[in-house]
Amino acid sequence: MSADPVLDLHVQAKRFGARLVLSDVRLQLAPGEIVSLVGASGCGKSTLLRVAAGLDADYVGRLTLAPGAGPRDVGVVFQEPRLFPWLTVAQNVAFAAGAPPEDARALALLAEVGLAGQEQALPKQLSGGQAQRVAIARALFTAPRVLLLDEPFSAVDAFTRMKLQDLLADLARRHAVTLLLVTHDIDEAVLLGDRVVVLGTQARGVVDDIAVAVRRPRDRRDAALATARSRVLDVLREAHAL
Ligand SMILES: Nc1ncnc2c1ncn2[C@@H]1O[C@H](COP(=O)(O)OP(=O)(O)OP(=O)(O)O)[C@@H](O)[C@H]1O
Repeated sequence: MSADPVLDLHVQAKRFGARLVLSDVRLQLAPGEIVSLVGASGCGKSTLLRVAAGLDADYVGRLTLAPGAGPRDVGVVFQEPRLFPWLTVAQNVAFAAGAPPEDARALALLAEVGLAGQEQALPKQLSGGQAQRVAIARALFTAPRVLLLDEPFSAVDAFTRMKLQDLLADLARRHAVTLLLVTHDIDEAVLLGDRVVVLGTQARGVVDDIAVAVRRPRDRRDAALATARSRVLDVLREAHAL
């Protein structure tokens, strides 16, 4: 890695009770890169993301952020938007950071995620895709250096998903934020990732780290993406004997 990583995680061991879930996993995120994390269900992707987010400190290993970075430099987006139902959209974006909902940055972020005019709406008035846009705006509000996303688009329909993927790639570039994206969707992993890290089952650690050297903005129909996709599928097949 040429530049110092913004996030450097080494999990020597992560257990739930007697069960070893992660063993000797090293994950380094370079400034501005997008890393997709894939692997069979239950192999420990969400666990690894929670550890990287500082949400689970019960492990043996080390989490290092770039010099000067603190917890506010790491944002998290989960599969479900986790909005406060009694707060407006703008309040949801600004609240956790202790800012007023009329904060110019909150309004600008909402416009950026395509929700201008919805600032005063309540979460129940939003579609699933719109709610996830709010969650992304909220995560970006503190201007984090790293954004960790755990299956952020798995609950929305295919068309919305594509729009959200494009939005995320765009936001990552404009905000120069580093992304770690946990996903089950190999097309998504390859479309968005500069690298696709494949996590093995039974605490076997990272079984492959595949570079996706395709220029951005990317076109879903690009043959080079299809080649990268085949490569990831081969690795998954071999790793999990699919
Ligand atoms: N809080 C917990 N207590 C006990 N076991 C847990 C806990 N959280 C996760 N596990 C177990 O740890 C293993 C890894 O779970 P994790 O959710 O990290 O996998 P995953 O790869 O994200 O799975 P999926 O792709 O299905 O979301 C699983 O066997 C799971 O049952």
